[in-house]
Amino acid sequence: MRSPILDYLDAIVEQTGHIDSGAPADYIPELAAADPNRVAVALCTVNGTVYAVGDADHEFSIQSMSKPFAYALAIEDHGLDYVLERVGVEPSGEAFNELSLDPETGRPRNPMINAGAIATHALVRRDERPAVERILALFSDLAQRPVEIDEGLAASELATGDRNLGIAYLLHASRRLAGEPSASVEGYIRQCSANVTVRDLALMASTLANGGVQPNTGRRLFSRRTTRQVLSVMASCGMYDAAGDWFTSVGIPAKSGVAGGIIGVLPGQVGVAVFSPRLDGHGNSARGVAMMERLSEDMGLHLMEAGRPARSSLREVRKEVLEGEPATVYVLQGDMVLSSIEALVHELVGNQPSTGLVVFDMSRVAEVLPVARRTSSAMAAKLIDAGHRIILVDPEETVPEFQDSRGRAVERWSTERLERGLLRDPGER
Ligand SMILES: NC(=O)CC[C@H](N)C(=O)O
Repeated sequence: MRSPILDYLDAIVEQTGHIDSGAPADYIPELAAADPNRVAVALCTVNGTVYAVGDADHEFSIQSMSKPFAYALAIEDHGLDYVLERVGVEPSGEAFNELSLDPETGRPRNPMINAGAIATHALVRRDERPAVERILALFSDLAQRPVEIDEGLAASELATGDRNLGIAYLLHASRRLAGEPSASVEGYIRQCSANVTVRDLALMASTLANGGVQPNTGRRLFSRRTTRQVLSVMASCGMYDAAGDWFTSVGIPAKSGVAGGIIGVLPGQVGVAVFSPRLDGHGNSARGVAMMERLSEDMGLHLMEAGRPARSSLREVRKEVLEGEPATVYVLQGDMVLSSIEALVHELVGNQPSTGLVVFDMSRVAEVLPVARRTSSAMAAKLIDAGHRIILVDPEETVPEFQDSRGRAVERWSTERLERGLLRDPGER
């Protein structure tokens, strides 16, 4: 049975299909050749389950989405104070490739713009191997597969990398670069040329959502403090001169890359990644921003939304006999947010109820977000198609007009009818 979370992600792709403004980046010749119609979305919960749709296995270069991870590595190498003395954390309000340093401190303003990212790259410790090798090894640990550099792309960017060289020489002249300018730029550009998929990126983002621990391998890759620092800087500086617009509308720490990817992180819940090569005037994926806005709205991702208690939504699963018919009763509780609906459908998809009759007892549910409603009506359709009879017990009317995604009405019982049913057949439980 296909998960309704995937159907939901498909719908996001479909609903944003009309957005064809902008163009792939062309200052890097190889990027200009990208197929502008490719599109993909993925999310990965802090439990490590990845959901990906569209061109989910298409590889593209990570570009600036590498910056938060290189920053994390530099902090792990030297400690936060050392790095803060060399790279600031103030939003620049300027384009990502602006040739400028903070006039007061002489530092690059933040690690998400190129000046700060080149300085950060040069800070990453090289053991016996170049810094970029350590960064690639980190990407591979995050994505759980060997991540490699697109050498053709790196060569293409190096050949046209005058602006980044200019930035590196400016840093060098102000004694703000820990390495030699051309080598630092070469390393930085190779870091940006690592090839990833949205699936990889969702896993990478989910490690940040999970406080620095890769959710599937259980390996701690960054300390909690480092992770918090990285996410804070992504929140204020990750979308360059569109950071304010982004944070008010989408409301989660994020980072975009000029190949068309965007990652977003909801701490404690989920990492998301989208891909579409056409960029807006800020250098962020135009359709990617629209997809993220929808995801944020539907899933209630915005961090400034009043907090919801994070507890498991599936209180228990019981086998009962109701009105003479064997039934599986799912007792739900709390708010149905993304993480809770995911836990429920994960259970239903992986462990399909063995009885024809399936009851969802929602008497302890307080609120149902749009994503949960959508996903559950899609889930209901799948269960009905598979021959189940579904009953909703929803005394608070958290979903007043619930039907499955094909428009079929779902039967409702009162709490009394459910309780009567439970009392009548105690011996058969
Ligand atoms: N915004 C980006 O993704 C920029 C990365 C690119 N490699 C550059 O330095 O120009």
